[in-house]
Amino acid sequence: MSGNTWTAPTAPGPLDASVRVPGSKSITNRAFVLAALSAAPTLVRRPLDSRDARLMQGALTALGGGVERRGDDVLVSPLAPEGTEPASVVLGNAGTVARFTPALAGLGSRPVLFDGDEAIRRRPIAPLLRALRDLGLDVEDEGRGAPPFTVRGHGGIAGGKVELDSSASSQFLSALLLAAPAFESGVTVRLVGDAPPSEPHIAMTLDLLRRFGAAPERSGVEFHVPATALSCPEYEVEPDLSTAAPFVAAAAVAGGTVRVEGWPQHTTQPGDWLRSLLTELGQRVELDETGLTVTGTGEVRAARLDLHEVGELTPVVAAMLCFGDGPSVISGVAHLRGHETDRLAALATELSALGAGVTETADGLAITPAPLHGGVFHTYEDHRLVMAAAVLGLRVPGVEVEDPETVGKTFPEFTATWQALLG
Ligand SMILES: O=C(O)C1=C[C@@H](OP(=O)(O)O)[C@@H](O)[C@H](O)C1
Ligand SMILES: C=C(OP(=O)(O)O)C(=O)O
Repeated sequence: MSGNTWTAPTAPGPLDASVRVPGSKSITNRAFVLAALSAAPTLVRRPLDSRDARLMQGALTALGGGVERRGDDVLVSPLAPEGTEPASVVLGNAGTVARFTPALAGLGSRPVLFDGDEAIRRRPIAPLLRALRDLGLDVEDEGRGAPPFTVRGHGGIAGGKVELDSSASSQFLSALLLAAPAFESGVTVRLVGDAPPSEPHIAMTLDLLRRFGAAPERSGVEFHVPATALSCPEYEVEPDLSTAAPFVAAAAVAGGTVRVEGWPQHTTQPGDWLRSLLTELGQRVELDETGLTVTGTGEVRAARLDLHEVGELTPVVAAMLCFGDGPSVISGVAHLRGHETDRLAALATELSALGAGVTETADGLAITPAPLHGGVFHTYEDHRLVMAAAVLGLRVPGVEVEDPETVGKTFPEFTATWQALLG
């Protein structure tokens, strides 16, 4: 590490390593929210400890919940929103915090200000705020339908039927469904507009709701969650399979074997799709009770991939395809322009700057591999760009990764774990 850059290490040869990645961001922050809405405390076991997870803990504390670290676990006590004095929730650049917590403020009786990094002020949220208003919440913004905004709680949310356009982010729908057990009449959401991205994350929301005792139902574009007293004394968080992406990609790019410990047998995480992707790209993949083993050839097949359902994997997949044996195309991810940064623009710029032929399309990237060279890789405060740059560095000396600490959004120990992978 030098100054504010990190020289991504090259692979010394074929890999032979085992890695343990931290807990899933998406599961951790859902479990925290549902625990806060439960009737009794929940011990969330092995949750993620990272910027986004801490922001969620801070939000729940500001809203009247209790959060207590106990070794590797976190005990979350239910929201007990008392008082009328103003509070504020810091969003950072966490989509899950920005989308999942405003509804919770409507359960209390105080004005709560929501604001965060510059980037979160540009990320889409207006359709969710509109739906929350339709459900009876009092939301005041600056006319842009974005943070900063204030939710003035009136001691409860009526709930009922609402229409929602969740095409810019699946998190809008997840937000309504997660909070709905605490609404007086639950919620019936009818999706309008284009289909939401990230379908596995919607399945994850329904799965966690069930684990906490709710009974969500889905019929096509209509979702129903009845009012329910939630409860789940203990909830164990799975390892984050999207965080595992650069590690399994490393086996493909550098050759050799990488094992990811504790890869679940069944999961709703989008990262589980990496098993079929890696097979399609020519790698050997084996899942057993102890984890996932990927044995790579060091040769990556080109592919045409629709990543609409697994958009958060795009940066690492794009980096891998820069080593493909021909041109590749990624489609279905126009919504990535509203992620941590405009990820399509960032990837096209940064991968091209290192010599690859990468252009933006209307809904993705066209990637033509070419000999790569070192240089500064800008990361735009996007954790997954740090991970993508690390994958490139395996075969390209001199990839200088700007602001590597930004990876702390989901994996503060990423660079150390990456160095250990390479021995
Ligand atoms: O619900 C979640 O935990 C997430 C949903 C997805 O968001 P989008 O649907 O906005 O892509 C995903 O990209 C994000 O990393 C996490
Ligand atoms: C899109 C992402 O994050 P967020 O939860 O902030 O939306 C991501 O982690 O790739």
